[in-house]
Amino acid sequence: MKPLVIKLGGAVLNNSLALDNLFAALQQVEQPIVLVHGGGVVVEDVLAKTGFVSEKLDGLRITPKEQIPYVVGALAGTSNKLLLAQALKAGLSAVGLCLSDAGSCKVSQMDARLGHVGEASLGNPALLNSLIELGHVPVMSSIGIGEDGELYNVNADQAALAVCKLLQGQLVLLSDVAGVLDQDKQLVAELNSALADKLIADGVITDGMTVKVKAALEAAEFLQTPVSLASWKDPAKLASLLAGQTYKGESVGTQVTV
Ligand SMILES: Nc1ncnc2c1ncn2[C@@H]1O[C@H](COP(=O)(O)OP(=O)(O)O)[C@@H](O)[C@H]1O
Ligand SMILES: CC(=O)N[C@@H](CCC(=O)OP(=O)(O)O)C(=O)O
Repeated sequence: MKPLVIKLGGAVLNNSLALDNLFAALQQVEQPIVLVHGGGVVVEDVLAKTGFVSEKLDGLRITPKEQIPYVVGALAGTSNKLLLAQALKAGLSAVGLCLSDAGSCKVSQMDARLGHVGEASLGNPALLNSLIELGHVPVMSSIGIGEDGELYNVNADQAALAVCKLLQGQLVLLSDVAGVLDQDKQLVAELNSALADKLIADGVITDGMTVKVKAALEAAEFLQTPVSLASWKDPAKLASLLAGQTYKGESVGTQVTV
């Protein structure tokens, strides 16, 4: 059975009720599950409290080397262990990892202008497959380690794309928003690359959503299966989505196809 790779992002990490609902829904999923998470809100908080000013370029956080200890602490530490705690509490046999454990993903510097931002590519799926086989649920932060031995901050949507390709899985990207919204703030039920290009060119899709949509399009093309972009906020819709069902006759979130 194809693993279901679920990417969790946005303020969900600060919302224990939403996490309770999410893990209750996950208990009903019959496929093996791999969680890949962000924690941008936790990073923002830590950097602000430490007195750093943090900026993004095209939706990616510029990560100077001196900020890496705080970013790693926020993502591979606090966010990862917070999710692990919720998963264990819900009865899942969860295992906390980063992208680089046992060489699962390869990570290298993306662009010198972004500092320690990494690009993830496919590595060795053996550890993840073994964990899945044994009934464990890998919970992976988007921190990676390069061949140079340096720590890198990978955008979590791009991290989930790499993990999903590695496992030939199915991808669901969960965020604060219901999906991709059009110029009238209405949900776009189906998004293909032509419509995505138009909405990006028109400035309707911006910032982190541009990164998310591009990751979803690449996954849909590679895996030859639609990718869902949806919210973690509505428990009933989330349960339907994760069960592969419609909600009141309508698909949940945005379905991204090639
Ligand atoms: N067309 C759009 N539809 C929905 N959200 C959009 C759109 N364009 C920009 N956004 C912004 O993108 C955000 C989601 O991206 P991001 O913050 O990176 O999510 P996450 O942290 O869950 O990965 C939304 O909260 C919204 O502010
Ligand atoms: C390079 C880059 O942008 N890294 C992201 C990683 C976390 C993330 O993607 O978190 P969300 O999914 O919650 O937004 C960051 O530092 O915010």
